[in-house]
Amino acid sequence: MPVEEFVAGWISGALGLVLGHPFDTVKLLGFFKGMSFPIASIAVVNSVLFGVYSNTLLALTATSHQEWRAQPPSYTHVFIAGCTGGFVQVYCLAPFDLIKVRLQNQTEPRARPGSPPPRYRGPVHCAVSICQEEGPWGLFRGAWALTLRDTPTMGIYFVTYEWLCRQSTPDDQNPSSATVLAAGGFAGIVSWAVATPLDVIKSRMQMAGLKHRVYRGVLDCMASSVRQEGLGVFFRGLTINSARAFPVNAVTFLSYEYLLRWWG
Ligand SMILES: CN(C)C(=N)NCCC[C@H](N)C(=O)O
Repeated sequence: MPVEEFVAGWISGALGLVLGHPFDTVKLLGFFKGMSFPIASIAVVNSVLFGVYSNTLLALTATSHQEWRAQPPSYTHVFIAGCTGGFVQVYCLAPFDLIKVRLQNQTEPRARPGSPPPRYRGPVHCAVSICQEEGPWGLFRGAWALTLRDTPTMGIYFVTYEWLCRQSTPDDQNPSSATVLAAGGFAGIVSWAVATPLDVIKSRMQMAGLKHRVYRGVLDCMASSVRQEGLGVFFRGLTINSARAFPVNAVTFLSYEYLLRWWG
């Protein structure tokens, strides 16, 4: 199994993360003060995503990434490989994402003077507390909603990227840097536009039992959120997700493509 895609995915995920840092700081306040936790989590998750995607495409088409420009894989194969990468990365992402959402949702009381100390003191304390209070499986709360969010979304992400690259590149040639940047950025925006409704639901399910009510499942969470807040609830965070998605994914794809070309 070629491993360079995993390494390129890790490095490109870390570079995208540095660019996304100001947006994540706005979104998450204290969570991303340091870089070590996000690098240990998001870059690793990106490595799994790109590594599984490339190796699935290799298994489906029997061609390696060096041959993809001369013998481009079909969009169906790209979609299946993207969905597979999305599905596998969910089970690495789920605990990190849960910790992120729990920490993000406890930032409000801290802003008020005289308010009680935060429930979780940081990412490690949060992980240990969840394990103690909810059992180790508690770390996977909301993983089903995350699976529904990321499996098709990652298929769409890679198909959008490939389609945009092929539209602006002559056959047999590698896309230019400008094309890779634009295609990566738009793939990020399209994927977040599709993912945002389920992202809202996923976050509510991860908070279930703490701040929000406990839901009977994804459909119950959707129905009760729409009943209480209207359809607009599905588009919460869409603007900031899209503004963050362009630079992060432009740089992620540019560094991924160039690392793989450089390694031959
Ligand atoms: C849930 N969605 C929409 C995605 N994961 N989309 C793919 C982009 C992944 C990238 N690491 C990012 O954070 O934008």
